[in-house]
Amino acid sequence: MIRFDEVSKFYAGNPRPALNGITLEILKGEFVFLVGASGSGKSSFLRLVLKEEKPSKGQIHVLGQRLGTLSSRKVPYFRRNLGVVFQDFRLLPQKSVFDNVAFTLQVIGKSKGYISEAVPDVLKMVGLAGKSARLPHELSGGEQQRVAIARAIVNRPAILLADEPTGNLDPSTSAGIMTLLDRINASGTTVLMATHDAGIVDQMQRRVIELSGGTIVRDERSGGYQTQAVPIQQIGQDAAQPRTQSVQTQTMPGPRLDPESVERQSVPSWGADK
Ligand SMILES: Nc1ncnc2c1ncn2[C@@H]1O[C@H](COP(=O)(O)OP(=O)(O)OP(=O)(O)O)[C@@H](O)[C@H]1O
Repeated sequence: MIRFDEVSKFYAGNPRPALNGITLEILKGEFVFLVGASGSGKSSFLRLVLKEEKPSKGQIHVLGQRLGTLSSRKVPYFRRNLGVVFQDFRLLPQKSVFDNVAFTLQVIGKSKGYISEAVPDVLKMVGLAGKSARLPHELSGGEQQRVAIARAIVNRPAILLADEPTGNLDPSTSAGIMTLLDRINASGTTVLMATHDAGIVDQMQRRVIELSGGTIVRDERSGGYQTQAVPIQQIGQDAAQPRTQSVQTQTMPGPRLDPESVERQSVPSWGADK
């Protein structure tokens, strides 16, 4: 679904690579956390998947397409298969909740009839059925992020990319957003989420890819935010040569994922036939 082969990314004026020799594959239906310190390359990774940036070296395949050979004319069509959610929501402030979500479909030429069915469906799914006439500033942060998620999935993308989607939210609101992303993933959408939120990663126990200085330092099928190898003080003759030992992740009490925090209902099979 997403494949990087020896991908490096250099930005102009920066001699250090943002990404350095990345090789990995993300399969259909996976939920993957991308973690790492600020500047480790997470957003660059997501921008390459979206073809917002080109790799300096290596090949990227997304949904069976080799991005290097995708003409700029075809990029908008390619991106219809990808939903994107950002930390700062990026809603259109003058448009209602309904119109923010409908806008995505209008841009790609969907009919009024289609829009009038699809938008209420997706707003119901994200738990905002009664708020379609509100403006973004009349919503809480968590509700605004739900609108952004509704907008990202209304066209049923095969892949949902989320860049710090809980970065502006308190722990319990974040937990509601994660419940929603989990449900979207359970319905078949591949989810790739960059985050600094240790509590969420520790609680979800999904695949974790950790970047450091643009390289992958960890890729665990199911893990927490950190697997630390810490120096331990040795007793006796080895004391001058500290060794390392894996220790259990020190899990902060994370937010609880509350299954009741979003409306329960049948979820359409987002991207299942892509
Ligand atoms: N447009 C750019 N021009 C030059 N350098 C850039 C550009 N974008 C990112 N970088 C550099 O590339 C490296 C990786 O940045 P990136 O934004 O991918 O990291 P990140 O892990 O997403 O960080 P954060 O967690 O703070 O969002 C950093 O050293 C950054 O300064």
